[in-house]
Amino acid sequence: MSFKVRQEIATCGGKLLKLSHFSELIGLSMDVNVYLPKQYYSKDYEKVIPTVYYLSGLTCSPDNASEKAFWQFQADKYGFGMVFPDTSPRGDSVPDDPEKSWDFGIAASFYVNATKKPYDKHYMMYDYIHKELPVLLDEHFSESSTKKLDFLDNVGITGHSMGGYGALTGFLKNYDANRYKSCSAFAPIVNPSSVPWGQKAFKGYLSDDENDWDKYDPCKLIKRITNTRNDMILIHQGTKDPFLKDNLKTDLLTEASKNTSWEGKIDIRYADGYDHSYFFVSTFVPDHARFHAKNLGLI
Ligand SMILES: N[C@@H](CCC(=O)N[C@@H](CSC=O)C(=O)NCC(=O)O)C(=O)O
Repeated sequence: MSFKVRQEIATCGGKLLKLSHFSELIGLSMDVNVYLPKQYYSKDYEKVIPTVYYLSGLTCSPDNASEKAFWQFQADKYGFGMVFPDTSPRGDSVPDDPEKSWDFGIAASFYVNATKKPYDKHYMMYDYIHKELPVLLDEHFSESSTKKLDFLDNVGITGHSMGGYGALTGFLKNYDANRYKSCSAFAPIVNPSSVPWGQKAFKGYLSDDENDWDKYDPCKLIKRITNTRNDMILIHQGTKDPFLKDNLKTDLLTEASKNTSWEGKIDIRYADGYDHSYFFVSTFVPDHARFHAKNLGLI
């Protein structure tokens, strides 16, 4: 399986590759951005380079975070690569929101495997993000490079808003398999089953039966997945985020973690005066980069 390089951009000390590839699971071509840090281009650097997956929020393409989060400086500082996947399938054949709103459909997949028609044809984003894409990247970079990038084992996951929710869900659902060594989130939707964005998404992609939603809900997942490795999860949340009260409801995760193995293990830092934008995300990227670098054995 080959990736088409649409653009190769020198930035910071490394390169941002804008790639496209065919996804068997999605049934369409998908875009993904990959940042190769400066260590990748250094002939003296012999360590395997771990990667951090960044899942973006509603309305985003792989470019939003690539351009506005400033991860690249941090990736160079610690020596990890970054993967910025897309937020949904795209194209004329992809069903969108019948209400034409930005919180469902194209660029709003909620990173689930849709089971409801017509979304079940292309919206297989959970398996795409956590299974197909990492394997394809691993194959591609093993074939095309002598440097070893690790897309499969020593990897972290993070994300913003819908993507923060996607990171928490992916980390927890794959916890027993030790798939991700590190997880953080920026202003995540923590309890989608109880908020308008999540309810609309789950009704649309999954079913009207709320029991079907639990497997994609971080507040439900932490109750049934045991934190066997004494892991911490890092979360930043702006206090002036306009979505906090109705859709993010960060406190519900602390509440849900009580009397579970995650109690005291979810480090939620409320950032006074910050909103939901990439001004907020980029401010706290250095803290998250350090957190991932530590968990990935880079410091
Ligand atoms: N277009 C909307 C605002 C949508 C928005 O704020 N999207 C966020 C993620 S929200 C949760 O998933 C985002 O990351 N936007 C992209 C960006 O570059 O800022 C509106 O008009 O209100």
